[in-house]
Amino acid sequence: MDYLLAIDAGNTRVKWGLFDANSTLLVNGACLNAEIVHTKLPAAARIIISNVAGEYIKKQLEEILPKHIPTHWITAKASECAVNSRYDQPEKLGTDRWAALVAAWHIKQAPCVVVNAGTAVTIDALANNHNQGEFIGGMILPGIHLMQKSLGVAAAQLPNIHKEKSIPSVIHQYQDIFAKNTADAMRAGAINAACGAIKQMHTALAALNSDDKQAPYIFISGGNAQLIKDNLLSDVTNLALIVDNLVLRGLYLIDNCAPENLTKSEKQ
Ligand SMILES: Nc1ncnc2c1ncn2[C@@H]1O[C@H](COP(=O)(O)OP(=O)(O)O)[C@@H](O)[C@H]1O
Ligand SMILES: CC(C)(COP(=O)(O)O)[C@@H](O)C(=O)NCCC(=O)O
Repeated sequence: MDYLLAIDAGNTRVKWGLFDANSTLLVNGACLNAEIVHTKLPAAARIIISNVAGEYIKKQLEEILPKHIPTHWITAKASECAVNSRYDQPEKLGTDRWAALVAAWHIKQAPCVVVNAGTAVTIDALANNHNQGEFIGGMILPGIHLMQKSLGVAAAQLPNIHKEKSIPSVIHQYQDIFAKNTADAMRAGAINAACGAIKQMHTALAALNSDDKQAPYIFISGGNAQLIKDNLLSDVTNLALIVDNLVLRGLYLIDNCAPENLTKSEKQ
């Protein structure tokens, strides 16, 4: 079977998905980065990987992946799959951001804000330039967990958030902006910093497209996608969509649209 294994190695978790030739995601999963060496990934004819978690995770993935299967470690490009990048150095863009942008463009082929809410929150703007997606730039914020954790480390009277495992207990919930205790105030600050930045980006992108009848969409993915969507204010909620596995879907498209672009070193 012509199955593709797509792997999205982030700074907290490794996510994977197995696609068939019709772009159907047959099975998917995730584990904390520390658990990857003990994880069995599904068999496939080809593998495509976005890794923003560094050399150590790369080595661990190389250890568990079969050596004889063609494996493509992607880099972000100036142009790929009908999306063009205006980043100063396109290859320096995180591969997860690039794959998410490619996937987001192919959902509506219209201007959109692309949010990846994980270890970091990235908020990227895609414009329409002659029916091609154009990545015009974006923002990197600490993620919802990291914002709270850094406060605990730097401020004597604020509590420390210790274990990554303790966080997911509340991942879908409206957080009152008028918080009335320290923990809630830290949470409200982190969530609203991310939501506020998304609204700022949305307003700025909409202003660039002020002639369009359709306001830009907001596509949200990543471990904290639901938390962010639950806390966006009502004026943008009807434009915001959670798209599960946006990075994996982008990897599928990158594998499909330009296999001839593979260089020898990328194939390994
Ligand atoms: N089951 C989970 N395990 C770990 N983190 C989770 C889980 N569910 C939600 N999260 C939240 O999602 C974040 C990780 O999201 P993810 O998109 O995997 O990030 P990354 O791509 O940076 O690895 C964590 O910082 C945490 O706040
Ligand atoms: C911004 C990121 C740290 C996000 O990583 P994540 O939260 O998905 O683990 C990653 O995309 C990255 O390392 N980017 C490289 C720098 C850049 O995009 O400009």
